[in-house]
Amino acid sequence: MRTGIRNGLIITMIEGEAPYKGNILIEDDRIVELGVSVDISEVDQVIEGEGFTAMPGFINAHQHSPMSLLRAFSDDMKLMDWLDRKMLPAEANMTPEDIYWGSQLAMAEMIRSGTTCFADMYIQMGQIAEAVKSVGMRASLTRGLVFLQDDGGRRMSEAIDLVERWSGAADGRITTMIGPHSPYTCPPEPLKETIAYAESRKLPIHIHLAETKEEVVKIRDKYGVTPTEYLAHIGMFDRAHVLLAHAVHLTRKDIRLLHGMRGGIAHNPISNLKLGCGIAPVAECLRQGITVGLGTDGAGSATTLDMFETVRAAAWLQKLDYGDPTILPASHALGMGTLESAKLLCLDHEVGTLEAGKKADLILVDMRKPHLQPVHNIESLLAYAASGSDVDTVMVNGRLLMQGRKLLTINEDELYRQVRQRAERIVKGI
Ligand SMILES: N[C@@H](CCSC[C@H]1O[C@@H](n2cnc3c(=O)[nH]cnc32)[C@H](O)[C@@H]1O)C(=O)O
Ligand SMILES: [Zn+2]
Repeated sequence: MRTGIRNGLIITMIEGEAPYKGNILIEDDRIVELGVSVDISEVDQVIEGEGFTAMPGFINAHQHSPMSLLRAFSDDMKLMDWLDRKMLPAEANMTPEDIYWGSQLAMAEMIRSGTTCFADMYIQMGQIAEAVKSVGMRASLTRGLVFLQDDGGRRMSEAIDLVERWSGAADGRITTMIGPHSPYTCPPEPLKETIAYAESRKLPIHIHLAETKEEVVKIRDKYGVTPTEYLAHIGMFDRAHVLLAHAVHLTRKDIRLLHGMRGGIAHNPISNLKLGCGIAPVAECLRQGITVGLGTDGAGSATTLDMFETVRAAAWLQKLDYGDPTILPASHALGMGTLESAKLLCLDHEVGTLEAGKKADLILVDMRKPHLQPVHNIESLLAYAASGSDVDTVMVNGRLLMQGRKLLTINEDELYRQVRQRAERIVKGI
């Protein structure tokens, strides 16, 4: 199957490459060629790009997709309270089918706002994998591991099961990671086991880190170190590629410890803002050469999953924090939501830029909108003016998932019917 995108404004997100008007030739799941005079006369389908901007799809580097069922269920609470009193009891009521439909709800929202790939940490991951398989997105899936009580190894064996069954599945769209949940839910012994397993299977680790001040105090009281030192002393950064979600509360020394790590930080500015967690030292981490990508966190905390909002919030927060508008320019903030996130998921050789040979994961943004005209600077418009609802077309692995804002792989009527009845049951009595 050959697809041509004709005469779009192309922003490849390759460092140093200026936007230009041109064609994109896609064959099966890959971009074959793109440029000003690429021949697309012999393709099976032509997508008109005039009036649209083609860019790599966003990569949401930290998600708990089924938490979309808990959107707006319990807001304006402190994180630990919110988790213990609301989220965990609600999650205990979720059936495998709830997880399937909840993650499909998240995927509908992600596709509608231009996200093509996400990193997900949750439970019942086989259900999420099935949903990813049928919807057509790309995802890196992780069974979140909380080791607060002895469960006879159940959680770890579920994590291993996910890796064995689903790594490389769905035409290679599904990859997996190992997910010790956080320093405050993972004591040293089980944490070491997860690292050893990740190392033996060459799997990346996905973990929450230093999200709140309470966490910093908890870890200091228990182990006499910072959360980052706790992970570093256990050897995590020497032995695995690590995706650190949040990393809000880092000392200078913590940042030095992260210098040179494989992986990096998934910054979740909207979730941090809404939960009042603090402002992550993104600019300082970037100065130290640490990779920083972007995520939303689950809709239970972030409320929405729109990566355009996330890009904007990331840029604004650093500018405000440093009192300096030159910090984190538009192009870099956009790069964090695409290529930098791809690096965190170990997928940068396949996605994150529009490049010949890479997977065809791309979006078309409709520029025929008052807030997106005139086009003095496309990166500024995308970072500071566009929103998810401006996305017209979404392609993953060469397959169209949305065109003309119609979802092609999700039945939305059925989805909302399922979501309504399931959400009501899950939160009853909590
Ligand atoms: N509770 C499960 C582990 C699930 S992993 C993913 C967990 O992360 C939780 N979570 C969601 N958002 C956040 C956050 O911002 N910080 C910490 N945990 C979160 C979410 O509620 C979910 O329980 C078990 O015991 O096996
Ligand atoms: Zn999270």
